[in-house]
Amino acid sequence: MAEVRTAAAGTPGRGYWRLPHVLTVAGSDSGAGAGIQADIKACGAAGVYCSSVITALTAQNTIGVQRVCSIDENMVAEQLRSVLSDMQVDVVKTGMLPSAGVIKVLCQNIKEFPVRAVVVDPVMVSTSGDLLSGPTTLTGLQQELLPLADIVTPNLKEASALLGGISLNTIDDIVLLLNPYMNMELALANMYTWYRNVLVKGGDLPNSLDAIDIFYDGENFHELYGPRRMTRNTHGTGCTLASYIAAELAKGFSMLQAVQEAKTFVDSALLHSQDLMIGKGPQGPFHHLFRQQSIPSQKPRFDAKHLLLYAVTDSAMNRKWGRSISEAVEASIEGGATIVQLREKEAEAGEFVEATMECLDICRTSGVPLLINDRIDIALACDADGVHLGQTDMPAGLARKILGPSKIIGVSCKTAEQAQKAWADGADYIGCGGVFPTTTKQDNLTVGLEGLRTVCLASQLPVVAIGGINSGNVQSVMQLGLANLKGLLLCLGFLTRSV
Ligand SMILES: Cc1ncc(COP(=O)(O)OP(=O)(O)O)c(N)n1
Ligand SMILES: Cc1ncsc1CCOP(=O)(O)O
Ligand SMILES: [Mg+2]
Repeated sequence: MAEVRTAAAGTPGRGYWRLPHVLTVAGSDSGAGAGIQADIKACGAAGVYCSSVITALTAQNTIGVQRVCSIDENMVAEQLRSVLSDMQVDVVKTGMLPSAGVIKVLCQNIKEFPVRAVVVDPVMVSTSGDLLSGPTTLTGLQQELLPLADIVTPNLKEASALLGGISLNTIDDIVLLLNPYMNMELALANMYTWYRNVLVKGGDLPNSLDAIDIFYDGENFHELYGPRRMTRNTHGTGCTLASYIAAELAKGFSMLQAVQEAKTFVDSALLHSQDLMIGKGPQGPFHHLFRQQSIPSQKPRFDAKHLLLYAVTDSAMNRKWGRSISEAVEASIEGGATIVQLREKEAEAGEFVEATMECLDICRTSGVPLLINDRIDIALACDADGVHLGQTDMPAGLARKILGPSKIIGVSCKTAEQAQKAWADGADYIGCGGVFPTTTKQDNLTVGLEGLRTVCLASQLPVVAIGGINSGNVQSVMQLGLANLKGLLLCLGFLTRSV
């Protein structure tokens, strides 16, 4: 049903084919969770072509809407004509319509270029609570666009605004308001509003454990139940639901089937995106194209919890204690190390390889990652878990090319610029220090607690604090309260003598 093949004039043996086509008329969301961007992704996920007429630009992220800029109605009209006059649109879906003028030109175009269905998502307020259209648009919606709509998909606030401000708190409130037989007076007052199908999204219903939507098809009520997903990533669910309905209608499904498919799709997308982390704000986007996820597109994430107690080998210390590198590593893991770095400045390659192989055996048994200081060649040859690189070592971007996506790369940083570059180069963590003066590394510039704070704030990468850390000053490091400061580095000599 999703594709239509027709004979191609003049090309024997071949057929042109077309995809069902939804045109979305909506605002752009720079964060791409909602608006035009969500509509295109939702239609793509449904296997439907989606063209777009942009009615407004929003500067928007997971924190909220920072700015809205409406597109001039003549430009909207021009875009509508370009698409509708040429591209065989099956269904028009509308989202943010910022002015009465835009609604007018939209209605003119829908009348001039009829389509199979019109889906109206009456976007008035963003999920973050920001106003996306002015009061004059309400009249335009009610009197001009809704009479052309095959389905309207308001949330509770929008349904209430369309109904003159009546508050909707329970399913019974909604049923009563939608049913013309139960409330003749209101039905008459809202004759423009409840013209055909209405889907009231009950996501905001107070005291509801489920995500219940009420679908009224002009005759019957359908209560559509779905589990309430406990996730911050709900930005764009309204746009997505309406677009998916439009896509299913474009394929030829009935209105009830389209609504049910759309609800199932949104629920699955939320489930797959429960722990997705994009942005720092309270409302994140979800992953529309989760069904394509089997393609290995991501580098496995380094788990920052490994940085908690970071042990580094020190040859002078080993000589003093009369032990081998692997004995020191074994003792450090017994002492609680969660990651180990072999920092062997004096070892020849052969000796370094041998020590690495022995240490890898020990570390793998304990599930502790083993990194190599400076020497990408040794890490690669021995299949160690990664490397730690300084500012004068090979740049992290190049090391990533050599080591591939799955190896851990740490970079030493003393400044905000270095921290930002480490992130851009694809590093997994930052080592920042010396926080305090150290005797382990000669002529090492001390950055202090302030330097550590600067580096942490400049990057989203996890940071391990390094240099001169001991039981007397560890408290002052912890007290900084920096969210991405994930661990402390100690030289093996200290770790094996209980700190
Ligand atoms: C975790 C961690 N952080 C910083 C360093 C220092 O690395 P670098 O600046 O390359 O100095 P050397 O260790 O090579 O002398 C580190 N090794 N580990
Ligand atoms: C590699 C390195 N670079 C700066 S300090 C240090 C080693 C850890 O320092 P400390 O022995 O003072 O904990
Ligand atoms: Mg180095």
